[in-house]
Amino acid sequence: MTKCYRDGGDTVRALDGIGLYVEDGGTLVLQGPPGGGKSTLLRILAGLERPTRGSVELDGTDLATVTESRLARIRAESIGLLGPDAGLTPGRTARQNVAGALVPLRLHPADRWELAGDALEEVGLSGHMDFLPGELDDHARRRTALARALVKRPTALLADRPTAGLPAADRADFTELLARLWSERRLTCVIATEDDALARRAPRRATLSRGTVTAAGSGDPQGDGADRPAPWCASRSAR
Ligand SMILES: Nc1ncnc2c1ncn2[C@@H]1O[C@H](COP(=O)(O)OP(=O)(O)OP(=O)(O)O)[C@@H](O)[C@H]1O
Repeated sequence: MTKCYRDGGDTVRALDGIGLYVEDGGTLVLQGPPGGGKSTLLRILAGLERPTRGSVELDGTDLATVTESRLARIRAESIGLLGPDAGLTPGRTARQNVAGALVPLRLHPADRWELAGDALEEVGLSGHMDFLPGELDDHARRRTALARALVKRPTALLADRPTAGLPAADRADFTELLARLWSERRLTCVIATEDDALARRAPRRATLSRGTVTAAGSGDPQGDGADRPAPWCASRSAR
């Protein structure tokens, strides 16, 4: 898959012929230098942008070619998004913020409320459901955003720098939470991060540089398997 942008008279190849496969329940961490293409890849996987060439299949549907209305539906139902800042609505409690993600799914308000409570409990915030974002610390706000991303039980969770800017102890806690979700709940995740401790926990990781995958392997703590060719990855540079 390739993604080009026009920059004045120039063409920027943000992604240059990459191929990646994430199995159901798998987790892939993307690392690499600034400008390597991580955010572009996440935006395309999220259906926020389309590739210039190639396909992006989610559960057999090609996000590159579906209609806009179907794409909007897939985003609302099947994709959980998590950014580097929580992005919560200020005047609404944690529970209202999480329940809001279920509005497009047309559930009964009582069901939305109950599911939002369950999701907040799952991220350890059962005692903070009625707090406004401004009354929560950054770590609690990120966990609320995680609950909001997960409450609809998405097919995939896509996270861009989810631990960026957190103090070390909170970063470690948030990493534990994510690792628990992908191992116990078999959540399918693609995560872009500069956080090596988080990357090392992931079953698979790939390095994106200048729009190509320059290394791919397992992310176990010993680094065993890292930087070796991986069957789930194909890139111009790896061919
Ligand atoms: N909308 C855009 N218009 C023009 N160029 C863009 C656009 N979005 C991204 N790019 C370019 O595409 C390349 C990849 O950018 P991208 O943000 O995906 O990298 P990244 O690995 O996420 O970097 P960072 O960690 O700095 O966010 C860069 O050269 C960037 O300048």
